[in-house]
Amino acid sequence: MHTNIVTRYGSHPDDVKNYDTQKLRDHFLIEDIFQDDKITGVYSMFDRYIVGGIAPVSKALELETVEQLKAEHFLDRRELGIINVGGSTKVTVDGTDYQLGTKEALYIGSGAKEVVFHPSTEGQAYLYFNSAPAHTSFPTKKVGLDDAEKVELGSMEESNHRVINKLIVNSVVESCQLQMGMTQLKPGSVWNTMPAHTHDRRMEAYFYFDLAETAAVCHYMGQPQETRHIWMKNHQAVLSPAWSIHSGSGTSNYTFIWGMAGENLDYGDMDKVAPTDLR
Ligand SMILES: O=C[C@H](O)[C@@H](O)CC(=O)C(=O)O
Ligand SMILES: [Zn+2]
Repeated sequence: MHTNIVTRYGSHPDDVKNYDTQKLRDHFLIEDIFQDDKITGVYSMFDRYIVGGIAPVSKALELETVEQLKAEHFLDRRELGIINVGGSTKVTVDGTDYQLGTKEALYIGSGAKEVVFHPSTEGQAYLYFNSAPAHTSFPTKKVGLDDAEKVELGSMEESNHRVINKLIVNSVVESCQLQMGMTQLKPGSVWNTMPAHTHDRRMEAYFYFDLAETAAVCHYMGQPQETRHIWMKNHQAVLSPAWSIHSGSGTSNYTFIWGMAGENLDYGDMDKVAPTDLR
């Protein structure tokens, strides 16, 4: 077995008010997402979302089923979204090869049986993945950055100038619940998702990358009038329950991947919070 997926239960916002730094990190932060020749991650009880990393170095890694699923194959009742944050690599789905360059995505529909992740021929392959329960099977599809629906938001003056690349969204690829994309901050801009928002219909997970060794992102979570923060480094992910804002400010610019699942596939379904209303 090269796969290790650990279970995390949901948290009530009234309970989270009493979490200290370590407890907050234990429940929401995912620190070591890429481990050599391993598939690791978290099975969250927030919408049964799985967040993880795949790091093939010396051998190809097959997507194994895990105990939590009680299914013969990982994707028997699930869909999978992958974004490559490392060197170019190849993913084989039931015998078909998909070449994934850096920052390219692959959607794999439920029912796929044999999924194999290959090492990169030009560096290290780091495949970040999210998975959600699926009620039907949609076709597997590669989504490059050119295929993304792009939205430019913010401004240099507000330190939040960024481009949102919607990769796995219903205008680009059919999915049951899963939505994923990648937001790139312009040099000099440090704030993501400000003004912040919640969306009670969906949970979300963020994964920060393109950060220098010495840089950090302060990630904000919690109910809008009861916020907390988690200091994060490169290649770390964080869970955001439906009741929580999810926003960050970095010591430099960075890129991050967002992924969501829940009640609808409406990216714009957000309840925005004015910065002056946050507590
Ligand atoms: O629900 C949507 C997600 O939180 C992100 O797409 C927000 C984001 O990338 C940003 O504003 O920078
Ligand atoms: Zn959101």
